[in-house]
Amino acid sequence: MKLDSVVIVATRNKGKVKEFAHALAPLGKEVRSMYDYQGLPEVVEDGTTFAENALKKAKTVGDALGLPVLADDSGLCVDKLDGAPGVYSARYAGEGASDADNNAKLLSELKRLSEGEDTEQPLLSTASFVCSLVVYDPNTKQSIEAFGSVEGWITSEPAGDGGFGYDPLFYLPQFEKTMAQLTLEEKQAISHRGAALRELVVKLSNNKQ
Ligand SMILES: O=c1nc[nH]c2c1ncn2[C@H]1C[C@H](O)[C@@H](COP(=O)(O)OP(=O)(O)OP(=O)(O)O)O1
Ligand SMILES: [Mg+2]
Repeated sequence: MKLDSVVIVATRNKGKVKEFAHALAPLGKEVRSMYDYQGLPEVVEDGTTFAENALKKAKTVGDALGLPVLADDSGLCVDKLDGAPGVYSARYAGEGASDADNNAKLLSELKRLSEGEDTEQPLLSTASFVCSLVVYDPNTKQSIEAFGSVEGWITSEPAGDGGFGYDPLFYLPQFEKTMAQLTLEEKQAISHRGAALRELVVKLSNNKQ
């Protein structure tokens, strides 16, 4: 399996689309998303793992279009919350929740846990962003998977307006910045999505089918 010069990503997340377009442009690839096609089925993200949900997105959209499709299922795992919100990251504050709603819920959950501690720490917990990618070809039924993650801290002091989702709350000590304060290039170099995409490109180039 090989990626076509037009890469269809089974997503409705414009932040992801921007990151994939930026990362794949140097490989001469143009990115399309679910916004570019009419009448696509909705994907029910009821898997228990990121990989399961990514495969479900790629299969649902790939089968509907009859073309190979890339999908991304990703999220934030917070250590003090035993890995939550995890696969529920997009709907942490409820179905249809906005990024702002989810960020507010995350801070309130973490602040509740540290209530009673005498010193107020801006860094509330260690955490990781994780990303599962799947390319699925409906013609051969073949799929290829890749995974990436990045470690950081949840900060009670949101900063930056780049990126999307939980980026303003995800603090990277090595940069002394949040993920939302990085440029697209910097984020791609260290992020879960960047790492997963690099692994996927290697797997695809080694794949002879
Ligand atoms: O780089 C990231 N920077 C910040 N936040 C992020 C990132 N990557 C995932 N996240 C958060 C956003 C959302 O709350 C959840 C993904 O959920 P996820 O279902 O994979 O994506 P989604 O529903 O936004 O779009 P779609 O399913 O159409 O691809 O994790
Ligand atoms: Mg989703």
